[in-house]
Amino acid sequence: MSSAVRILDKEGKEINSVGFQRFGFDCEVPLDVLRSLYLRKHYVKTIASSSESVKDDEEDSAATAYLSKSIYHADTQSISYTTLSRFPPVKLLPPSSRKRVLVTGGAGFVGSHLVDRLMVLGHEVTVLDNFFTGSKTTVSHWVGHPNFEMVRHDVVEPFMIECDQIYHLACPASPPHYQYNAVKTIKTSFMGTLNMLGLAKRTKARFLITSTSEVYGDPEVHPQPEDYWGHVNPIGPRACYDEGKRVAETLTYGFHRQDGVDVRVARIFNTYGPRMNPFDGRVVSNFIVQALRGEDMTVYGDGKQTRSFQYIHDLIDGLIALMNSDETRPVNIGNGDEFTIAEFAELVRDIVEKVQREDGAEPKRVNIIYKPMPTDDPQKRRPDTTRAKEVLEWQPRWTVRMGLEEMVRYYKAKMEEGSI
Ligand SMILES: O=c1ccn([C@@H]2O[C@H](COP(=O)(O)OP(=O)(O)O[C@H]3OC[C@@H](O)[C@H](O)[C@H]3O)[C@@H](O)[C@H]2O)c(=O)[nH]1
Repeated sequence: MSSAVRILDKEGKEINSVGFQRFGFDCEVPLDVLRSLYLRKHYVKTIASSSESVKDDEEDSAATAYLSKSIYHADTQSISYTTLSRFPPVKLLPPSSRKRVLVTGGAGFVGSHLVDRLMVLGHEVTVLDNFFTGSKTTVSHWVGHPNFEMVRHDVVEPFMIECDQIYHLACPASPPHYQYNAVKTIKTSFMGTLNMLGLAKRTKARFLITSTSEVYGDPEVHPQPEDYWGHVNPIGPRACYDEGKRVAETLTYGFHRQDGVDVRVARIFNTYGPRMNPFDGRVVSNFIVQALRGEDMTVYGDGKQTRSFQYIHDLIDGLIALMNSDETRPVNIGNGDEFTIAEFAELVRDIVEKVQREDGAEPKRVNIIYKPMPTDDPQKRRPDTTRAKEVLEWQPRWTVRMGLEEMVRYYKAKMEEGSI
């Protein structure tokens, strides 16, 4: 994506960097640095015939010099991976401000963006992931870096390490994925959180769990503040996730009260952005992929149910602010811009057409079709973010439109190179 594309925030101001200095922790990073990690081409070079030789470093521009290279051989449809030549630059921090951070689920969509930010900021990061829904390619640009370690591990089993902060993200999060094996999902939420809290207790690390807006179930209060207890069907198909996260929160406060573990609880509302698995069945990825392919866009139910969508960088800002704050109560992290799913389908279709036109193609208008509503699908959802504003001085900056444009460009580039 060209850096000429300007991103404007909700007040019309240009966004050049994400993050901020807060609670003594500086998490500001230029947007272009992050973009170079997720909008880079997966295949740096494509050679038409395997007999052609590939010239190496002298061909590299400054922007791609430190990126991993994969050479795509179109004739044999094969790909050769080479090792990294140089890593993206990271801040040089004195040991007193360098943190040892464990990120469970660090190879997932949210985890990988958190890892990018923490790495660029100069911290030492260990990723734990079982790669059930995460993928090694999301963080492969850091493999081999002295500040980085990736461990294939399932949090259902105990894990020991010395660390200062634990971001506990590990759990499938898309409805088709978490319902695929309901018992495993609830086991991950319960035992995974128990193991990580045990680790936090032993190491005295600060522990942040990413909980979810799904703890509010199909809410009877709108928008949802943190002190709303929720309306969850304990035996429905979504219960493995909703109740799993609810018991994970209960465990977290149990360790906090009983053992003095220093805890943070983020309740994340619907989030989207680059690296979201295009096949995970969620509405944003489904709609964009369908529109880009010229297929029908599938709205479930009558499309009157609502969701409020936040862009990934806003979420990462919120998670880092919460981790470094003193707030131990749950905090909603989400964007209040609420859409019906039918409206959202039209918005995504418009944006896909706009991007196609900007790239010189004549878009084909796709149809919006209606499919049955999944069981227990919440009818409405919007975060009340008063607490985040008061205690973290955090509010989302990205408009849904700006974030969607960037995500459409990301999926479009991936499709063109054949990696999705
Ligand atoms: O192709 C689709 C996919 C989904 N939908 C609808 O769009 C809405 C949003 O669905 P998603 O699957 O993206 O996400 P949901 O809001 O149902 O669940 C999410 O909630 C918050 C997070 O914690 C979780 O990541 C996830 O469980 C739902 O009403 C769903 O029925 C469609 O209309 N069409």
